[in-house]
Amino acid sequence: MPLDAAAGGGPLSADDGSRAASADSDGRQLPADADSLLKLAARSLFELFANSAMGTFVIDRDHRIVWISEGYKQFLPALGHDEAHFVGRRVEEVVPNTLMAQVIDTGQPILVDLLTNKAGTFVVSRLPLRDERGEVIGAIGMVLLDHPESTMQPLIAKFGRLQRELDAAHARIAEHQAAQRRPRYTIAGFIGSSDAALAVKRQARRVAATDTTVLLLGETGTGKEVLAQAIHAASARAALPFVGVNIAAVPETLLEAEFFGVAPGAYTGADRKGRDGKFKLAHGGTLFLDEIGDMPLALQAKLLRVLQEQEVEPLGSNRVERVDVRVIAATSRDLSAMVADGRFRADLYYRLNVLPIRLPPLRKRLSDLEALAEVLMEDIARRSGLAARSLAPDALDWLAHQAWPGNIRELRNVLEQAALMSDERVLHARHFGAPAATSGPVEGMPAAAVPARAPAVSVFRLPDLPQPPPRTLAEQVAEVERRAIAEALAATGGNRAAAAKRLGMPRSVLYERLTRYPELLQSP
Ligand SMILES: Nc1ncnc2c1ncn2[C@@H]1O[C@H](COP(=O)(O)OP(=O)(O)OP(=O)(O)O)[C@@H](O)[C@H]1O
Repeated sequence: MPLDAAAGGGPLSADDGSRAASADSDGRQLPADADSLLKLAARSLFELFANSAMGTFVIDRDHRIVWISEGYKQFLPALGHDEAHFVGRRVEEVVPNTLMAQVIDTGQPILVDLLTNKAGTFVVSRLPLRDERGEVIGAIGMVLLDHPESTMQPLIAKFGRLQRELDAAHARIAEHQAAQRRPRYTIAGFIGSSDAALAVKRQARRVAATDTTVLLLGETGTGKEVLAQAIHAASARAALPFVGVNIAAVPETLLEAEFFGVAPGAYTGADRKGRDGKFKLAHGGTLFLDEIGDMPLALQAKLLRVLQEQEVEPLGSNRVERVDVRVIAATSRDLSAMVADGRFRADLYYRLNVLPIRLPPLRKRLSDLEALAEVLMEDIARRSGLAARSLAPDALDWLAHQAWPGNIRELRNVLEQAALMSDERVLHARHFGAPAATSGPVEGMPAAAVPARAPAVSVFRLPDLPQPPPRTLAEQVAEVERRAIAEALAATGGNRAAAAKRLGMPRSVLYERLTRYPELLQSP
């Protein structure tokens, strides 16, 4: 029995006889036989533990079990071993879920812990054993209580309740994430019966029946994401995830990890456990790559490889993972012009452009405006809790004469703002800021009329509060900049990527400027 090991280390150890003659902190002389007393104390403590614990065992520094107490033998049948096949084995091979190896490796005791394995649940204690130089030479494990569910009922009940709460929270998060990956739109739900809208729906039905990459082209706010979801919902992949990434909204340095994931241990901090990329999350389903024209060239090459091989390699890993994903890409940019001046890879463009669908701007399908406004008003009422509103003919006529650079997103913003600012059930042109007299009824509205004016109502207009006159040059420049950004945001219906493009500035610079002018992001 390795009692010497237990007595040899830690605070109970006595290293040499010199202690016998030393004084304690109060100056009292210790008895001459202090050393042997300490050794005896260590031995007694060990025996006390060994006898009063339900079972005790000792392992050496290689994790091998070198001794078990009489009491410990009662657990061997439940662990599925007899003594001859237990002693001498590495502890992790014969005691499931034990942390004894951790005690050896860290040198830190685990004073009280709950251990559950096939033999039951136990309250256990684990202590390192050290030699006279302080080196860990083994560890002692003690079973203090078995069946703690009867002896420690309140604690176990609380532990069980917390565990159940945690499981329920995990289930809710998983359900929420799954719900986010279910498409919200169908092709029938894509509003519009104009020739242009019907042509889009016909093409969408046709591509939904295939498994090929689709490219959606159209100005900002024309419904590219709506259509991507609808195509997914009509495809054979409908029951599997729909995952979207807005490339313009992810900082360039994070895009690769966002797409391909991060292997466990590749980074320290939040990502040390690893993270699945969007390709993996979309496995079996559809990945929607919005603003594909904003993808950096280096990543375009990697994306092309994934599309060709259907394999991804997470960052920091040297293993590839197979993925089965249908890609729908979208852009408001002129990709062929980008290819021509070297900003977009030609090979990726041809790969994406197999089945292009061009979404018409709102001004090219004005006959859909009434139906769109009706659906959007219903949705606004449902989400805001406000009463449902309808539009008077003069309001529709006024809306039909606006420029709509931000398309349906901008239409939605304008309707929402008018609904918020008025209590009336029927909204008239004046609720949108139109002058008192407006043009005639909406019937006969020219389908392809190109309106000249931008709507007067916009969520992104400059705040009405009077501004003090700018004084220094810097203040005047800031004022001009603020106004230009506000106008770009209004014109793009709040789409920051499109606004940055319009202003000819990188997205990151626009984001930084918006931190200087936060009022531009607030509804008036
Ligand atoms: N046909 C439609 N029916 C109903 N709502 C629509 C339709 N098209 C667009 N919308 C609404 O307009 C808004 C913008 O649509 P969406 O995000 O799909 O546009 P987008 O073309 O992807 O824009 P961006 O290029 O700026 O990302 C959304 O609120 C969406 O619900």
